[in-house]
Amino acid sequence: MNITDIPVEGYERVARCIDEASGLHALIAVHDTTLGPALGGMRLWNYATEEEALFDVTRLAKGMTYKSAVADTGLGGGKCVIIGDPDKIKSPALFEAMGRFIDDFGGTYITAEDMNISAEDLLNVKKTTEYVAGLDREHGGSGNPSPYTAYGCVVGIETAAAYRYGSKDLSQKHILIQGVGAVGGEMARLLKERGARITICDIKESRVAELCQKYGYESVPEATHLSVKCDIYAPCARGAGINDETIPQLTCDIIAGCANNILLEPHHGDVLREKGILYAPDYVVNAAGIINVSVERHPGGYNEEVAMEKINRIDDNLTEVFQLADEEGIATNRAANRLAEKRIEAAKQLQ
Ligand SMILES: NC(=O)c1ccc[n+]([C@@H]2O[C@H](COP(=O)([O-])OP(=O)(O)OC[C@H]3O[C@@H](n4cnc5c(N)ncnc54)[C@H](O)[C@@H]3O)[C@@H](O)[C@H]2O)c1
Repeated sequence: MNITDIPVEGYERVARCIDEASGLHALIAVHDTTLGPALGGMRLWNYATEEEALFDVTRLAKGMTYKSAVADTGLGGGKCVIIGDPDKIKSPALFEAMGRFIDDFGGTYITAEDMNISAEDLLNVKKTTEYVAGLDREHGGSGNPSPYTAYGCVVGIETAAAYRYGSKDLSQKHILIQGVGAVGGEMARLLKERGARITICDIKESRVAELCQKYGYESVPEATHLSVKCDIYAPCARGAGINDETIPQLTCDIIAGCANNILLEPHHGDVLREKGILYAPDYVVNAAGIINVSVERHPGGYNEEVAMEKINRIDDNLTEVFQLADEEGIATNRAANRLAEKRIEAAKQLQ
């Protein structure tokens, strides 16, 4: 196994691992550990080049620093990527080698699940390093994060409603949800419970039909979903949905959903602000998954009550972001970044 450091400005450590015996070619990026060890998922992707993988792992690691800082998880930001075809390269030996690579970081990086990585894969990683989080409950972990993410997003939607309308009451609100998978589907259920009128869309028509029949939602084809007049729009499918093409079509007062990287580019936050649409920054609203995992590190291990109490604080964090945006006259996505930077800077001063 050959581990070599790659100097990247602004990052504490970035390294490459090549292990010929298992076929592992991976990168780990630790962006910042001021607030705690860097926790971020392991992604397996068929990157065309190592350069592309390096771009992704550094971008994602930095994103985790900001997300954890605003969510107050006591963690820093990091990420790792394995380069290869998800259908071909997986083996216990590959994940054991990955565990040894993670161990080389001596606990400054803790891994978890991300794209194309299962809880079973992580069990193989766990054979060679203790720095693994997010395992199943039966293996002492915090388990599936999706229901927690969904609940945290609902907390965020209520916070945004309170800020925009003066009340958290969603019973007179029409909420349009794009993507009703693990998180969006559970959000729809929780929002309906709160009395909201729900319209859903998804590229999986069978999923839409099943949920509409079970819960009485309205539905709209994905291609025309933005034509639906709504109060709150919740993008819960993929990123980059808010862009030059879609912004002129928006009829909502609020955008708040679980999808990562909802804005195609940061300046789209400025455009939303100019249009008077309140954008609840994605990484503030969808942080319950990382908050839930972070509780594994508490004395005595994972405790759901502690996790729920911390997830409910998404309300305070988001309110702080909205207030900062208004005070400084900036977009909410920029205010979220500023809040994260302020918290990291304050911790650095204390150290
Ligand atoms: N699962 C979590 O805990 C978590 C945490 C943070 C962020 N997120 C983000 O939230 C989003 C959803 O995650 P998930 O776990 O529910 O994924 P999922 O795969 O279970 O659900 C996504 C759903 O979106 C649908 N979809 C895909 N493209 C679409 C499109 N263009 N229009 C409408 N529907 C479309 C899919 O058919 C699927 O039903 C992702 O962006 C993910 O990165 C998830």
